[in-house]
Amino acid sequence: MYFSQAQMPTATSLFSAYASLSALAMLLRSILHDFIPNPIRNYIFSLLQRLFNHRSNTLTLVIEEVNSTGIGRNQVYDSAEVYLSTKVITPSTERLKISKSPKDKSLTIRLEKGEEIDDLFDNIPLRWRFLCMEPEKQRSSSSGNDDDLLSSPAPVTRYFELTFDKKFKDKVINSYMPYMLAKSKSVIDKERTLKLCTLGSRFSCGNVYWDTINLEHPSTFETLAMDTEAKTAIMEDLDRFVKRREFYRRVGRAWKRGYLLHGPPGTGKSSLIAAMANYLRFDIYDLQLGNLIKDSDLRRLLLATANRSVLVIEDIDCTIDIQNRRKNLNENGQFPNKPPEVQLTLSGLLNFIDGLWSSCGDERIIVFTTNHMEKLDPALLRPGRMDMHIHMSYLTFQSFKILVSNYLEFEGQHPLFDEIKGLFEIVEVTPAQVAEELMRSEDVDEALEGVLKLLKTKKEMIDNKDEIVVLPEGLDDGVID
Ligand SMILES: Nc1ncnc2c1ncn2[C@@H]1O[C@H](COP(=O)(O)OP(=O)(O)OP(=O)(O)O)[C@@H](O)[C@H]1O
Ligand SMILES: [Mg+2]
Repeated sequence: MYFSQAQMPTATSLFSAYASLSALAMLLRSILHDFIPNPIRNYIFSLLQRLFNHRSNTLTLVIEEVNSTGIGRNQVYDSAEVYLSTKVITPSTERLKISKSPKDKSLTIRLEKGEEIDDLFDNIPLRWRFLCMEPEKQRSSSSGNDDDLLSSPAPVTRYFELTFDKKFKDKVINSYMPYMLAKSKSVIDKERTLKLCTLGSRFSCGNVYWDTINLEHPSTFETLAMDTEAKTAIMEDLDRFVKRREFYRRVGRAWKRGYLLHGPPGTGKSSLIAAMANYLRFDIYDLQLGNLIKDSDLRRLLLATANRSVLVIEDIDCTIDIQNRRKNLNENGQFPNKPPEVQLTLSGLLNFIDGLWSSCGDERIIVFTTNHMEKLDPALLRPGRMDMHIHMSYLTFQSFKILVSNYLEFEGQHPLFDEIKGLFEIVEVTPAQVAEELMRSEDVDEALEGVLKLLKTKKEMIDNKDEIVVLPEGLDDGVID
């Protein structure tokens, strides 16, 4: 937004000018001292003084690694480190530190001691400098007492200096700093490996806990074959949600959003969840209700979920017989077909999700999926329960072209498209079925032939079904369904 490589030399040259000026001033001073008579020398000194005063128009912010209490890290320092790593390749940079831990996805690049970086924000030139104060220097700069040397060595003090013209103080503190913090947060979010948390169990001691692995699902909104308008609507809804911290606070609502995804198997419900998590950079908690017995377990697990996460409950209609449970209660108020210790209820789940749990955290997304909307407990469909109902439908020709582009890297027109388009209007086929066909060959013609064959077979099945005569009751029908 504010930075461009083309503008960088302006900041650099400004600071270089300061540096050359002060070096020149020093040189002139020593020449004057040796060769020029006193009155003239004084006059020239005062001129130089004014030049120096000009340099003192700069203000330097010192950003230490530890915060001012001496305990805990300074968030501004950590953010600056990340922020500057996005800017390191400038003509003046000579040394960089580079590292990577096994868990990191990419290389970490940091400034080396003494290195400087120039930045430009809204036409304000800024200079960053990374410095380390070694223990010996700290000691010699303190009392100089020998006793100090015997005490435990002081840790290295690392800090950044941010220098700019004093007149921009307010703008740098109120605009540049928040900008830098936000920018580094987005870099951290992008680099962070997402987590998929599933239920693990230690049944021997009766505990259920979250098991965590890296989420490496490649699904994104780009790869998702679905109606473009629906896709845009979901992305906009997510964008609005993450931006509305203040809104949720103002209206006194928990900062959460619920989505109900419904549609036949293989239409991309799970893929959409992964795409949402990848888009927002949120972790996923996959709550398999079938593995839970008690509401108390559920509460414990939900309280152990982190902010900025997606809580997923797949196949809410059948993961556990929690809906219509009241109907199944016997006269003693117990579940006749369930072990007596099973105490999980849909209302327990919904009340907890809507109430206390969601108000304990920030930026929570809850997603329920089902293949059978009609089987859902009305409590789930009640207005206000789930904020958005998303129907994942059979493939349309428009969405098919997204799959073709993803799987075959083919964007143009194809002679088979007309026939395929016609068939999409008649038959119902899931993205998963078509994706499987497209994976069979890298050759565009061959893969599309496969899809055409699949669609024709589906059409034949419909045609044959239409021809089936349902015989009157009592007669052996032999009808194929
Ligand atoms: N809309 C889609 N866009 C792109 N790929 C899709 C889509 N739908 C399904 N697929 C492909 O089919 C596979 C299965 O899809 P997915 O698991 O997302 O379906 P689902 O709706 O969750 O099915 P189920 O109801 O059985 O859980 C995915 O791995 C993906 O490769
Ligand atoms: Mg699924």
